[in-house]
Amino acid sequence: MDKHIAIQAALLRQMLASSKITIITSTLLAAILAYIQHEVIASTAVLVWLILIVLVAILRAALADAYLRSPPTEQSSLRARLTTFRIGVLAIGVMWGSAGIVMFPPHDPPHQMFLIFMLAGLTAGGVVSYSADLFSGICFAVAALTPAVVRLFIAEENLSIAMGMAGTLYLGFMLMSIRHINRNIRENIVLHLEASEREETVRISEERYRLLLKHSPVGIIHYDTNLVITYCNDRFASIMHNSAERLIGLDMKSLRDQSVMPALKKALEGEIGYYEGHYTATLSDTDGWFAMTCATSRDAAGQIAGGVAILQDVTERKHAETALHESHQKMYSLLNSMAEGAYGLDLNGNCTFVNRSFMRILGYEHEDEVIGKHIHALIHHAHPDGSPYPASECKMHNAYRSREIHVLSEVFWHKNGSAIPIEYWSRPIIVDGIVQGAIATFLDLTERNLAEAQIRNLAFYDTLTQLPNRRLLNDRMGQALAASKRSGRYGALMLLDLDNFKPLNDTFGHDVGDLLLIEVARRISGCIRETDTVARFGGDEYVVVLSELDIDKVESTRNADIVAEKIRASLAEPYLLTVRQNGSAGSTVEYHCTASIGVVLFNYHASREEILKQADIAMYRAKASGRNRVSFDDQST
Ligand SMILES: Nc1nc2c(ncn2[C@@H]2O[C@H](COP(=O)(O)OP(=O)(O)OP(=O)(O)O)[C@@H](O)[C@H]2O)c(=O)[nH]1
Repeated sequence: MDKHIAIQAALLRQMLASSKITIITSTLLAAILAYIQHEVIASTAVLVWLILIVLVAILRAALADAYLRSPPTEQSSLRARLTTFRIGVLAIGVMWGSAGIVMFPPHDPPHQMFLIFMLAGLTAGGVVSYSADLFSGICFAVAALTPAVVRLFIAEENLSIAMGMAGTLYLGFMLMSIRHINRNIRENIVLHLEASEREETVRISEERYRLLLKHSPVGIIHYDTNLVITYCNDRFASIMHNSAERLIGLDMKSLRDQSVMPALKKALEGEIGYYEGHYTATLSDTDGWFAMTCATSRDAAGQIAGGVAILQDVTERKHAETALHESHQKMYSLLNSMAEGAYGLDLNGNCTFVNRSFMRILGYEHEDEVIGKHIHALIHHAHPDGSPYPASECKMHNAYRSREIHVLSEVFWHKNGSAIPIEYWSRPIIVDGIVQGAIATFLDLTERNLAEAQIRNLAFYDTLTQLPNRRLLNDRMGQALAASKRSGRYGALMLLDLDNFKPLNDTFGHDVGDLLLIEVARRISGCIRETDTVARFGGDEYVVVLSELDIDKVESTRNADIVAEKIRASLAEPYLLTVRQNGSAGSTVEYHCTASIGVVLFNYHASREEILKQADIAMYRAKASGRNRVSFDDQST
């Protein structure tokens, strides 16, 4: 309802509230007037007048009753009611006005005066009752008084004219009074409405705050300057496992746990107080972690009247934080105790964390050198051969787009620029179904590769001379036979056995013998092509395989002979060997040693066993012929 309508409604309500008394009084006055005037006025006229007055009074009373029972809420119905009311007022005014004519006894001043007195009194009462509505007030006063005043003027008697003039003045005064009273009533109503509005606003606001406090998820208390609780909401009571009734009035100076006291007092000094920590309640067995903020509460004069404390039970959060911290610590320990390097990357490929093995393997000292950096550009930017390795092609960099990556043979680049062979795995990090990045782990394969190489070496190479051993020789012979089959060229196999090697061992020991065996290997290797093979067959025996000699057997024999002679001559050169005894500085001894060489030519028709057997026979023939010789297999020549 807008303000204007509210004022109208209030005015109407006010007039109708007093209408019962007005109607009764007016009816009683009408009866008295009728009784007095019937002595000088025809009874029928008096009776008719009185009946009409009573009828109008009944109608008005019924209307007032209906209004008060169901006050209108809409503007249109309010206006209709006001109009009806005004008609009622006008009707009663007219009825009383008619008395000025019907009940007016000519030439009877006492009854005239009585009539005027009644009408004046009635008009004064009407002014009080109807001034709330200017229109009703004026209508009633004018309608009730005017006919009598006019009748007085036309009576043509001095007293009547004087009374007419007095009546006119009285009417004028009444009209001014109506206007004045109306203004006052309106102002009062406006003030009253405004006060009601303010009260309603305050009430709504208070209700809102009351609900907020009641249903607040945080505990709230108000305390006075003596640290006595004056208010607490339900949540506070529930946090403290207590009732508001028991808590209100509690003197907090007597609290068992005084840890919150500094924060509470701070608010009484006009500052904000904070407390976060463990707390044990006094009136219950509440025990937990709390966060509290205290603020100053002031009275209307701005003086400190107490404090307001807002309390949150953070026990669960604290436990969760502790659990999270412990879990982080465990994860941190686990990460850092892993032999594998590990790191995380975000969706942009930037590093989010690294573990200690990452730093150790790739030569970094501080995490800051890596975290936040584009990890692919930092450690994975090139292939083992040094050619660029774009991030767009990197499976690991794109791990968050796939499920899990496992790559066996790539390299990561050490801080010093060297390539580290690695085997790596990477998996996407998925939180609530959304990929957040990836986590990668990798193994440094340097040592494993080295160990594998050593195992390979042990399996196929002689540990003393680093020449291929019998197993690898077998393989090389197979290759030579295959090559011979392809090309039709002959190959040759030489079996060398050192002459008089044993005395060297016997005289100077095996270490010196080893030196000679190593030197023999070096000299033989120096006499052959890279494509040829020299192997240590065992003890002081060596085998040389020459492949792809010639398609002509004679020419091949000649070539093999040249090489064999070259080797024989080379091995016959004196050996200068360092002899150390009992950790001494060592002396150099010169030793002469030769080799007997058996040579066999072969093509793809021969088997490996046969070739070796024939070479052995040829070698023994060379020994038998006096050593330091080259002897060809009979069928070869
Ligand atoms: N220092 C050293 N000696 C070895 C090694 N393997 C075998 N020998 C020795 O090499 C010698 C080979 O024996 P022989 O071929 O009979 O001795 P040799 O004096 O050369 O005799 P001839 O061949 O008949 O001239 C033995 O004394 C073995 O102990 C080795 O790895 N290191």
